[in-house]
Amino acid sequence: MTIYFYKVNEPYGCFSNFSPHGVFLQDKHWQTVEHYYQAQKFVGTAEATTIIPVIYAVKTPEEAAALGRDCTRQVRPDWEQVKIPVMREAVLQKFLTHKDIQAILLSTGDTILVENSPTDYYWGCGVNKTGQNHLGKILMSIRQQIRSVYTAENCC
Ligand SMILES: Nc1nc(O)c(N)c(N[C@@H]2O[C@H](COP(=O)(O)O)[C@@H](O)[C@H]2O)n1
Repeated sequence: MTIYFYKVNEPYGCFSNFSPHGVFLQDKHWQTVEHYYQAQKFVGTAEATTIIPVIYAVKTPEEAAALGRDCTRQVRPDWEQVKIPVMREAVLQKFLTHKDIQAILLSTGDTILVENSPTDYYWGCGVNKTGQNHLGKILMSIRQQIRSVYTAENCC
């Protein structure tokens, strides 16, 4: 079985990085995982001190994503190497912080999770479902990680 998620206001919308679940990372409370993820693209760059506070403060994850995807700005040179660990850390923090959605994630058992983005073939599956689905893979790995902690705590 597979669970497809994408829009925040549809079933399993809490799995989207655009869902309104804040995360505390790097001494700051970020409104959404998307705000944090987009801001990390510019850490250490010449524009960091101007663009990161703007991304941090915008009201919606859509605005944060638009700023982070603006190709007139250069992202950090190691972005391709670090973007998966950056995303994983933020998504893990989200599901450790918000127990209600942690329960939803655990309730999916071993079901395959897929970000059903029609345009994103990296984080999602893309319109023809052939994408790499890295967000779904991260969610499944975090689900396993949280489950292992509970199993260890209840053991013996
Ligand atoms: N809701 C939503 N709208 C989109 O347009 C999307 N591409 C996604 N997917 C998320 O977008 C983020 C990736 O952004 P970059 O392309 O790396 O800038 C990531 O959070 C995907 O899960 N979601």
